[in-house]
Amino acid sequence: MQSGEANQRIARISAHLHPSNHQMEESSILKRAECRAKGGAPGFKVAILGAAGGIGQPLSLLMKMNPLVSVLHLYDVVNTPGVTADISHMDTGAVVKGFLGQQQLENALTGMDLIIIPAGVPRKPGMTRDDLFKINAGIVKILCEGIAKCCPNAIVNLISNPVNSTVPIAAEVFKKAGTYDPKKLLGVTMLDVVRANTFVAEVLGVDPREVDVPVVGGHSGVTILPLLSQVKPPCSFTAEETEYLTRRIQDGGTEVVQAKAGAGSATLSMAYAAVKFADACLRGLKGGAGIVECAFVSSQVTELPFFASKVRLGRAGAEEIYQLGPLNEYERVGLEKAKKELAESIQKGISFIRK
Ligand SMILES: NC(=O)C1=CN([C@@H]2O[C@H](COP(=O)(O)OP(=O)(O)OC[C@H]3O[C@@H](n4cnc5c(N)ncnc54)[C@H](O)[C@@H]3O)[C@@H](O)[C@H]2O)C=CC1
Ligand SMILES: O=C([O-])CC(=O)C(=O)O
Repeated sequence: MQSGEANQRIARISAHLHPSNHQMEESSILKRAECRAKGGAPGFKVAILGAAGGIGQPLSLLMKMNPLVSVLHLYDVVNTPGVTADISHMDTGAVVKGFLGQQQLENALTGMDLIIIPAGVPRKPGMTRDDLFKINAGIVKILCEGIAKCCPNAIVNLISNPVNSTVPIAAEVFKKAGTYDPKKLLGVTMLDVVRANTFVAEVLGVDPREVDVPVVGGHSGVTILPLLSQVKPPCSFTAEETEYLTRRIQDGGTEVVQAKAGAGSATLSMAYAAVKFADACLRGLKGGAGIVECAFVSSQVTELPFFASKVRLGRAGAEEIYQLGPLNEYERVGLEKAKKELAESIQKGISFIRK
């Protein structure tokens, strides 16, 4: 290689690695990336808010691998340059861009089709999800104000706990801004379903991929209500098995919090569950038929304004919300307990914005 040509190549690589010294060259690299996003493979634009966190990083990695995603925006208040540089080296189709700090929130959100929110603090042993309200309520409020302003038509997948309160907070923020579309706001309860499928499969001695357990109610303690009488393929459980499975599914989060012993809560299984759910939302947006998953949504299934149940995902978001179906006595008792706690958590979220 001619030494001049070699020097040019090195200069180009160095410009990419040290952009502050080479603003012009960096901007041409970014322009190329944007061209690819605009003119390249069709796909959806997805933003992850809280992308540098325990859930955010593996979630970003998995969304970069999703062929339905053409543009991936990674937003956080810390560490997004490193996470973005790292993930952007993956040879998959999505073009990745990082955004750091609140002054870049609007750019991160503008033009997005789907927003996934794992921003906020996780539990430590001895805490309930509700103990996170104090910090996470404010974080979710700020992020949702940005969404209302910059991408009011986007579908929102809300992961930040306590989901039973953060979803009502988001709804109130959107109502205040005049942008609320209840079909497009979905609290992510997929990890409860993922756990239920796994634990039920263990008891049945089958492959978890063959099992489908509806989990309704909410995402905390007794509000997590697995409907074991509706497991597919049809099967039955003894009273002991029902009690064991229900408790284990309800306490799944705490099981991980205790095992991590102060280092946080579920991140890897949550990233998996979040991607499973986001992928279902994107397939729905694309016009796919018969896509049904559980989520915590605005609902008329019970007397509560929000409830997790099976929803059909389509171009408009949660286009249909299914009734609970026949419950057995154990589940009817569980439902009453769940509703009592849920009512309080929902009201707490609503009051946070209306106060
Ligand atoms: N819905 C569910 O099933 C589950 C929900 N969670 C919840 O997800 C949340 C995140 O958990 P982890 O990722 O483990 O926590 P983490 O602390 O590892 O990461 C959270 C990230 O959010 C970022 N962040 C904080 N304030 C922000 C703001 N204003 N804007 C943008 N980003 C901000 C932090 O900088 C951090 O990178 C927690 O609230 C946790 O309880 C966790 C597991 C399951
Ligand atoms: O338990 C926690 O705090 C995190 C969470 O929501 C879960 O793992 O289901």
